[in-house]
Amino acid sequence: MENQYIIKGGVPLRGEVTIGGAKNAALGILAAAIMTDETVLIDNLPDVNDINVLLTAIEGIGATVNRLSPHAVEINGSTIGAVTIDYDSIRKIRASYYLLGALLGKYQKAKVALPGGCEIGSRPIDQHLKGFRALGATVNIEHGMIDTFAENLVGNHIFLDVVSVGATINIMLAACMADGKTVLENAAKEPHIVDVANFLNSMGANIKGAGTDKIRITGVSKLHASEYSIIPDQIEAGTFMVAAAATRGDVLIKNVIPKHLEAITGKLTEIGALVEEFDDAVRVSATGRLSHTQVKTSPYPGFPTDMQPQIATLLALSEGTSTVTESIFENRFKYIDELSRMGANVKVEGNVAIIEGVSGFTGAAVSAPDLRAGAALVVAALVADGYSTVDSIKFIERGYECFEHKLNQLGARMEKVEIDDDRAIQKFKLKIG
Ligand SMILES: CC(=O)N[C@H]1[C@@H](OP(=O)(O)OP(=O)(O)OC[C@H]2O[C@@H](n3ccc(=O)[nH]c3=O)[C@H](O)[C@@H]2O)O[C@H](CO)[C@@H](O)[C@@H]1O
Ligand SMILES: C=C(OP(=O)(O)O)C(=O)O
Repeated sequence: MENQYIIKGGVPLRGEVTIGGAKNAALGILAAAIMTDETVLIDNLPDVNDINVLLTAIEGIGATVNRLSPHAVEINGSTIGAVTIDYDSIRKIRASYYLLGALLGKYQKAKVALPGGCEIGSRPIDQHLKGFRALGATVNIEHGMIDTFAENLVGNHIFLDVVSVGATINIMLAACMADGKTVLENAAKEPHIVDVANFLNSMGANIKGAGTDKIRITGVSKLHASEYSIIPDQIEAGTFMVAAAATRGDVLIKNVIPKHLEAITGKLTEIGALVEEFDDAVRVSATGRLSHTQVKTSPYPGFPTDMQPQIATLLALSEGTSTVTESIFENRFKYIDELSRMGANVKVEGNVAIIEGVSGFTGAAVSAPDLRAGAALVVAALVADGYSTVDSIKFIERGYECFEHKLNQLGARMEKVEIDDDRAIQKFKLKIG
């Protein structure tokens, strides 16, 4: 049975919220964890659907997965008996492609279904495959499966034609046990790339320069046990920052690395929100109407595409004309029609959303087209006058842990109910008044 959120908007969010581990770092780290035959302990794991799907796939090829708690897991890759991962087990997630790099690096062979994930653009993986081939692997795509194998992986000089998070991590995975040195140029610099590299290094890999556009990897013959804690999720944090500003609230967002949030902090400050930075927390507050600005998504340290729908929603409530340019994924404005149904005034021309700010939204029934757009629609509903429902929350649950619980603790009025469960909706309305 599918679920939806019912939300009554109009309450400024206030209080404290603790951010979980980064989904997109965790996905790379879990794949990396199978590369040793010793036991790896991973902590600060987000308890979200993408992680659970990947862990099930890892278990499916025979690795021993011991979930110590919702946020900690032990993995032992010595029991792996297969290198094939079919479509059914990973079709819901994008990051299944990291199992290609990890299995190829460890066993010199892997067969993994082409990835799923959010439909936000065409999402080719040519740069991943170019990297594998440069390391000496043969890669064939047949019947929806990527089949790759090598006699021997050998380090090489690889220049990415496109700055790609996924290709950067995948090539690091495949190269860290290859013979000799790999130099990866035009690499992505996102915090989760540094986190995956740090984790691999904690297992004995030799990776230098992660976080810059030139990563040097010297292959090692074996990786070993490690205990590792994943960095905080920059996008979950950014989403709460935007929600605090949009509802004109005051929220202390704890367990973050403020440096990773600079692009978001910069834009919020520019439009008139107050952002205070602490060692491992940020406090966001806003009073009165915020003002317009221009946002263009770009690879880190630029403004993250995974925050584009949330910031656009905030700008749709801010004074004046704003523009939001999406330069990473061509199909990431699907939520605009839904936002318009709540009263937003936005026109999309190519990859630019032209936003005429309105003074408020009205509650409506909307549907999440993808993960971050879904989160943005929840933010819109938190601001809107009256009741909203947000459907297709399976997308939101891919990446946000206990979203309704965390928001309710900040004063939101929100519940997860079965779709079309009119009695539950009536009960919620009676409770809220
Ligand atoms: C699981 C995960 O971590 N997902 C994130 C990852 O996705 P993902 O790793 O898929 O995104 P990439 O950084 O690879 O994509 C960036 C751009 O490069 C293009 N491209 C990518 C690979 C390739 O081989 N060829 C190619 O042309 C893509 O179409 C896109 O235009 O980074 C994106 C950009 O920050 C985020 O939105 C996603 O949340
Ligand atoms: C788009 C995202 O995820 P994926 O790349 O897994 O679809 C995201 O995390 O916002």
